[in-house]
Amino acid sequence: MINEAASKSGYQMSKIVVDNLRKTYGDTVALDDVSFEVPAGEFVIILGVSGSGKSTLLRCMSALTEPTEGQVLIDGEPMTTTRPEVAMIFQQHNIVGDMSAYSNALSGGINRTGLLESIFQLHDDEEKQRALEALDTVGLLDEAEKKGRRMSGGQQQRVGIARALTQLPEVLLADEPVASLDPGSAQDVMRYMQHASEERALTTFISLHQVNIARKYGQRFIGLHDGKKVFDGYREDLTIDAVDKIYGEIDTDGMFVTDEADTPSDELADGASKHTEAKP
Ligand SMILES: Nc1ncnc2c1ncn2[C@@H]1O[C@H](COP(=O)(O)OP(=O)(O)OP(=O)(O)O)[C@@H](O)[C@H]1O
Repeated sequence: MINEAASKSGYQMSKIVVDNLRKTYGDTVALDDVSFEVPAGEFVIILGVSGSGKSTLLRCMSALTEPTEGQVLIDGEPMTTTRPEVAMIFQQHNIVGDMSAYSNALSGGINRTGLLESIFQLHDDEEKQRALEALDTVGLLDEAEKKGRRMSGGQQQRVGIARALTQLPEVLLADEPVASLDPGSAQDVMRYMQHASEERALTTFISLHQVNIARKYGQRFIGLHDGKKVFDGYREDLTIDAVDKIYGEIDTDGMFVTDEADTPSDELADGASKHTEAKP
């Protein structure tokens, strides 16, 4: 369904191949021979406890970290250097508090247009339009002039997403984007990530440790344990046994209950429904 919607959107889509990826730091094996293929447009959640290798995987996929062995192919091309079509979002979004949401979003164009143009604010109309559209995608067009520091944590993360979208990515990688947010804001952010992914035909990878939220929003799930891929499947495959395999000794009972994850915050309920009406 996502692929069908995506193909209508006119955006490019990217297929990902992770091929025997291994990353070591001294004696520590952060990634141990991880392989998978993801078709263009899929919304993938990477699950695992702290230290299981989630960040390392995403960093290798974005070429921020060089693998010890193996490779990542995006549309058949090895990811040996960072590329504008692959955008990364971090837990600490680092948006500039003294700049407006719009200026922060606009700064994402740096990865397409270059540093000097961005410093001297030589943004062309097309780029400005892209920043506004990106804010619209994350439901913040009405807040475009608001300073970053006056926004909530969830809104700031959505500005971070808008900034990534302004670089017109085909692949969106997000490393624990909701880890520091309260449950309501975390769901807002996930909902807008899902919306952005569908609207813009993005192949999306999000690392999370909250299984509840993952189950609610994810389409496909890759589970890591001690750097090894121990699960790769879709929502119906993500059983209690599968979750136990990913999380090992950790008590996952509470993490599997989905009720809590069904209650988005009021802000999302309002914002997202308005948004959906505007962009069917
Ligand atoms: N730059 C580094 N130098 C040395 N060891 C590292 C480095 N980056 C990661 N590691 C180690 O690699 C392993 C995997 O770390 P990674 O950050 O990828 O896990 P993670 O699942 O993302 O954890 P978290 O959820 O805490 O971010 C860990 O043992 C970690 O200590």
